[in-house]
Amino acid sequence: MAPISIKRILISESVDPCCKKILQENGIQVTEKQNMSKDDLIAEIKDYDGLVVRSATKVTADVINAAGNLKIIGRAGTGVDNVDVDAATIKGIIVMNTPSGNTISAAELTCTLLMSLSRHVPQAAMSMKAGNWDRKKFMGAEMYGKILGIVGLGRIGKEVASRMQSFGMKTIGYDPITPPEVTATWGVEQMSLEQLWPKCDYITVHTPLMPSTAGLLNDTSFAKCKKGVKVVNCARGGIIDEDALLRALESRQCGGAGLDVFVEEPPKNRALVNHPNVISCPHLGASTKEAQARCGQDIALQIVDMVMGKSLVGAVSSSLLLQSSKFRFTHEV
Ligand SMILES: NC(=O)c1ccc[n+]([C@@H]2O[C@H](COP(=O)([O-])OP(=O)(O)OC[C@H]3O[C@@H](n4cnc5c(N)ncnc54)[C@H](O)[C@@H]3O)[C@@H](O)[C@H]2O)c1
Ligand SMILES: O=C(O)[C@H](O)COP(=O)(O)O
Repeated sequence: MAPISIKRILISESVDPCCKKILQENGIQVTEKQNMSKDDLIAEIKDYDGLVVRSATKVTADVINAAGNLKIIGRAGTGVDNVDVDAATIKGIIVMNTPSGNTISAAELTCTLLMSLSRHVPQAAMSMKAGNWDRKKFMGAEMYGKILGIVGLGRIGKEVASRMQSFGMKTIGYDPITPPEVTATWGVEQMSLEQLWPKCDYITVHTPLMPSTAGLLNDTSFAKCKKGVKVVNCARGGIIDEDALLRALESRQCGGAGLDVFVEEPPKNRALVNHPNVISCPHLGASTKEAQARCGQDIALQIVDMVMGKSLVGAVSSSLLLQSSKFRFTHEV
């Protein structure tokens, strides 16, 4: 493709310093401004032809329409649900992400939450800090021999499967795109969601947030699950319906939830966060030194490639591609 001139980039979140360094070494002027309000961003964006974000910056149509010169939105991470890709596409702005940079970190946090749910580690640690020595209250259950349902068998789902198999879990799953013959080679038996819900001791979701995945676990699906099923959401808030989850926790249909992500971040739903069987993190899936270094480097190099006119592996060019994440990250523009 033809080279694209990028002179000034705004980094609106805490992105690894290597990103700024690489961009500057390639002649791009970089400004870092964090915690901007929507109005601040709208006022600021017109001065830039590139924007680098993580998940907290909401790149809405208002922001995109206010950006007279913007040519690229770089997401140093995986999910692009905080970017209005349709609005960007209409204006010819390229949206790109770095989907593999934080896969291992997100998978490791998912496994940490699964294991913490089985042994009540966060609750036991809080109890110890309060001066207690309560061995009965925190009776757990082995992961060994239990069934883990993985909804979304992409990069992270695959890594979660192999790690939890090493604890002796049986892994089953569902994905509308990844073929069952492929997941069979990872030791994951695929089935319909109707078949999957009643079988699982644990369920973890690893899909993007899209209209078809919002509320995937809801009152109806919880009712089909085993009583006491434990669930983890390290993907996006809203894939597990938060109100339905709270109802399921209160009725004990759900025995515990590990949540890294929320519909609103920070979450306003305090009843959910404060529930005794909920353990939660402030969206930490990608918050490791290694993941941040990879994502910061990848997004900077992808932008430099674009400036040099190289092909754009990693570009999201239309909402159609977003619907099918298999094609999202390998499309050449
Ligand atoms: N907590 C964090 O910090 C963190 C870190 C990285 C990624 N994420 C989230 O995790 C999500 C998954 O990341 P990934 O790298 O594995 O993405 P991926 O694209 O590799 O995998 C997603 C999978 O979901 C499948 N899918 C789509 N619709 C589905 C449906 N209705 N039911 C079941 N499966 C469906 C896709 O076919 C794909 O295989 C990202 O979209 C992102 O939102 C969160
Ligand atoms: O989609 C992602 O990459 C993760 O949710 C990480 O988001 P973050 O970069 O805001 O930590």
